[in-house]
Amino acid sequence: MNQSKEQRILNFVLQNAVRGDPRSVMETIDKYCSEKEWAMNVGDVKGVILDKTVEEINPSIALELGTYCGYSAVRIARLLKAGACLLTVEFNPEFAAIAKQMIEFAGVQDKVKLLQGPSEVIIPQLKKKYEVDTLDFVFLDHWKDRYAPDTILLQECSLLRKGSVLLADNIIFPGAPEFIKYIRNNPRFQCSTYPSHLEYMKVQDAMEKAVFLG
Ligand SMILES: Cc1cc(-c2n[nH]c(CCNC(=O)c3cc(-c4ccc(F)cc4)cc(O)c3O)n2)ccn1
Ligand SMILES: [Mg+2]
Repeated sequence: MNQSKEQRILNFVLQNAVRGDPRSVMETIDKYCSEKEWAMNVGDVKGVILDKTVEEINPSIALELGTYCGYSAVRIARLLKAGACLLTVEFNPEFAAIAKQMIEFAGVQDKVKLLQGPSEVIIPQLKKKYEVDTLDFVFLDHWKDRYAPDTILLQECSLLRKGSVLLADNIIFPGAPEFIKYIRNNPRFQCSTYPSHLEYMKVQDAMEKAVFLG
């Protein structure tokens, strides 16, 4: 059975990156996906916006929706302080299996908890099953039509507190119009937009930051 693109990305990392070195894993994935096969990692350009946001917040507990191959989980986890934790949610079991190996190879597995399933099932479980109180940071990078309903669900589950920061990928391409309409007109969020480019392409994209005001 021939390999998936995601398996080829993982194999390229296992053969070319330095075990235990998150920066090396990120650079190797970016090299493969810009030179050989495009893939939907947040990438090295938008990745800098993600880095700056994580460094500014210095979260104790972070949630990522949309793990894919684990690129942004490695990117976020490498910046987390001792004792801090990233919960990352992947819908597709094959992608989750790849991401698990990627996270372990990078050596950040002690800071990352990978959960496989749809966001609308996992989010309501976070308090009781995963012992989450409130989230300091949420990276939305999953199905674009789930950004708005899941932002509402996070509030309904009391998972946001005054100052919780949401960062959403792909608000231009593929786009998340319902989310933008919801969040920019909502007095409970302070929004700002970071224009950028789609990973590995010259196509316009942007990230939206939304601070929950409580
Ligand atoms: C429901 C639920 C879902 C998930 C979930 N897990 N993994 C994902 C991945 C979602 N990501 C994307 O679809 C995505 C797509 C593009 C793209 C595609 C095609 C193009 F031509 C151009 C750009 C670019 C990106 O940057 C993206 O992030 N969702 C997890 C939990 N619950
Ligand atoms: Mg994305």
